[in-house]
Amino acid sequence: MGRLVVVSNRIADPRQTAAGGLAVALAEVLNSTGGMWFGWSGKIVDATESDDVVFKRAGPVTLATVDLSQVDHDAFYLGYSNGVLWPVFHYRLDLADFDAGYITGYRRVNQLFARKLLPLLRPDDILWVHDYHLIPLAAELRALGCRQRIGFFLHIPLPPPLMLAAIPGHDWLIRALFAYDLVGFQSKADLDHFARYVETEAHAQPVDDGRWRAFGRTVQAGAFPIGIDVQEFNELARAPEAVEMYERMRMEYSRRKLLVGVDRLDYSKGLPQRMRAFREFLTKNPDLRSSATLIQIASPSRENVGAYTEILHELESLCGSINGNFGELDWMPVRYIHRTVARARLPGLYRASRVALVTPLRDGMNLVAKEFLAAQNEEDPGVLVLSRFAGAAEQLREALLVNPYDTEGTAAAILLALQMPLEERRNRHRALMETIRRYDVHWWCDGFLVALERTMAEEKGTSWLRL
Ligand SMILES: O=P(O)(O)OC[C@H]1O[C@H](O[C@H]2O[C@H](CO)[C@@H](O)[C@H](O)[C@H]2O)[C@H](O)[C@@H](O)[C@@H]1O
Ligand SMILES: O=c1ccn([C@@H]2O[C@H](COP(=O)(O)OP(=O)(O)O)[C@@H](O)[C@H]2O)c(=O)[nH]1
Repeated sequence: MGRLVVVSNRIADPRQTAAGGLAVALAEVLNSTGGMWFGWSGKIVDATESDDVVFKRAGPVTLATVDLSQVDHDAFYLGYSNGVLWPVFHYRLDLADFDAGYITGYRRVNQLFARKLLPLLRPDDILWVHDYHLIPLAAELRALGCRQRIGFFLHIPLPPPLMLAAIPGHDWLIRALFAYDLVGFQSKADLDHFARYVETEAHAQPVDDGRWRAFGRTVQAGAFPIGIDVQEFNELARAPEAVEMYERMRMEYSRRKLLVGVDRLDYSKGLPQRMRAFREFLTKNPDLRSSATLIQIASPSRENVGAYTEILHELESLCGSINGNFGELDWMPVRYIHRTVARARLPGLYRASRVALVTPLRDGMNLVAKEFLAAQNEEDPGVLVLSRFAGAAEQLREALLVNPYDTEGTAAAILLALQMPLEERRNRHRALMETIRRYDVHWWCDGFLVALERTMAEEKGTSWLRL
């Protein structure tokens, strides 16, 4: 196989830890395969400054980055990616801002990426493009003559056809997917939505298992649920930073059971709904009140997008009122931390917790759910309360699955989790560990790349689609 070239908006030094599941997973993949990682530098510069690619060596990986101008960043990242695609793909049509100017910036940045990346490519490179920021990238590369095989993986959910159809230009977006050789989704539900969309809206013909023909191109589509590197995470859990965190938490909460939530502060993560469910649990179970504390880490995210400021205020107000109404002089029910916690410390926090609350309203996968399981002591494991609307729920059937919109139901699951007998906790944890070990990040990466290689062999000589 040729060199692997990964392209994503957000990139990170693979030798360091990053917040956000995509950067964490790709760092793990590239650390084992080597290759090049191309993306945005994270810098916003004056439009007149040079837009040269900057290279940096990070172990076996070459990081190649470009800066963005303020105008491009605002329209591409804040505007179209996070003001249109993110809300709609997470089923939040009410939060979408369909400003017509955004799509121009989105397209401009995809064209810039294509222009800067093409000269860096070798003939036998394999390109793997990630996420909703870069849907049209393959089409832009093809327009410039790129013939390498290109795969695309969507880290967020794909909504049902009628919801997708609310996006002005939705047909353009889906057409752009046909410039890839392989398109991967997180779950069977997402894949099913793709199949229904292309059949009904694009009149695509199913060629055979998983292949679709439309716009003069055949594309392979499949579900490849992303996993974690369980071994790497175990090592992280044994390292001094995590051990120190674990011991501090055990000491501080020796008389109490800990519940933990770790999320980017995003409306898709269902944080206000989670707080309401916890408040309901406290109301319904006065005798258990001071025996449990919820630590909620809410890592700051996309603070320049309006909907994110609103969710911050709502969450702060809920945490304040829960503590005000239920707190005692020597006990506060919620510890809310609006900061990113270094990933190296998280295993210690997970291990010290009896329950993890992973209750998004919609989520592509949710790696925190898998990390929590991997960090547990298998002799005395904690319990995962998991939203049925997280991609992870398709795989993690032995978790306590909840509907996060159902406040009473989620509160009842919190009680069940806190009181679950040791035997049942062990049985559930054992089964869940089998799943996350089998379907780990290497299974995800190998499965996708093998499928990508196969499709290309059948597709030589096809005419390339233009947007
Ligand atoms: O880059 P940001 O705007 O700061 O956001 C961070 C990342 O959030 C999203 O992560 C998704 O990917 C995870 C791994 O596959 C998945 O578990 C999770 O459910 C998704 O929400 C986003 O898709 C990334 O592009 C962002 O970098
Ligand atoms: O304060 C934080 C919050 C999150 N994370 C990491 O960020 C990733 C979040 O990924 P997930 O798939 O759960 O959600 P996303 O943020 O990508 O939507 C996980 O690896 C977390 O360990 C972290 O290191 N520190």
